[in-house]
Amino acid sequence: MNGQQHIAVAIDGPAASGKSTVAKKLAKLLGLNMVNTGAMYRAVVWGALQKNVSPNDPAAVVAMLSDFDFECKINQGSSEVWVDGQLLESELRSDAVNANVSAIAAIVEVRELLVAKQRGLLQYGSVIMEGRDIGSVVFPDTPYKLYIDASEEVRAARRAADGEVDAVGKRDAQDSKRKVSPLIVADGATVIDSSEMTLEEVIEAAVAALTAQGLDQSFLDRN
Ligand SMILES: Nc1ncnc2c1ncn2[C@@H]1O[C@H](COP(=O)(O)OP(=O)(O)O)[C@@H](O)[C@H]1O
Ligand SMILES: Nc1ccn([C@@H]2O[C@H](COP(=O)(O)OP(=O)(O)O)[C@@H](O)[C@H]2O)c(=O)n1
Repeated sequence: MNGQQHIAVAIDGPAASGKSTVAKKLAKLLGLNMVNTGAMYRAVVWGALQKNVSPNDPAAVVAMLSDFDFECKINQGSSEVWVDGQLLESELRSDAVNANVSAIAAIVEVRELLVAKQRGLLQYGSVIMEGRDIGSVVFPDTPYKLYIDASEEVRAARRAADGEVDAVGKRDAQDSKRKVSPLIVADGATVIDSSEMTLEEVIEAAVAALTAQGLDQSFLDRN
């Protein structure tokens, strides 16, 4: 439990595998705060594009960070990201953000800033946090780790059904090949391949995996 009384449940996996949908349902079921870390990387891209800073120019992005007005808070059980005093929601899912987020997420200084903020959110209560490096880097010591997967075809179809232009295969390749915090199955994580599963089946498998990992029955008894 990272030496603290609050627990962290880590969910990692590639784009559109179902991480945020599963995390939201589990957060309700287990009474945990839900944190979407992808939104934090997306917010840095949004901020850069607003300021005409190229996400592909690491030196310019790092310079921007020195006075970047960025906040991540928990509101009613879910994480919110604010840049320059503005709450960001649908802005984070634009085609321009989708196309540039993997480049910004490969910058070490961006990751250091965001990982520190992610760890800090544990002070407000137990969390279920989803992203790419939660079980491997953010909370490597938590016993509660899931890796939600699905075939590239299924994931591309899910994203298209959401009406988004998003090259999931390209983004995954970039996220898996980068030198810093690449997408991997963290030590101790249980892999759930959701390609052929309904959401209900994924939730059932996730609860079974967390129970096997030792999740306290009191979390499961809450609802
Ligand atoms: N097991 C599943 N079966 C069918 N559709 C799913 C399943 N899991 C997620 N989805 C759908 O796929 C889309 C992408 O899921 P999302 O949770 O946003 O993925 P991620 O957070 O991994 O990018 C959403 O429209 C979601 O409703
Ligand atoms: N913990 C995380 C979360 C996201 N990311 C980056 O942020 C991008 C967007 O993440 P996301 O979770 O919003 O993406 P989707 O899975 O929703 O498509 C990813 O493609 C990664 O490049 C990361 O590097 N580390």
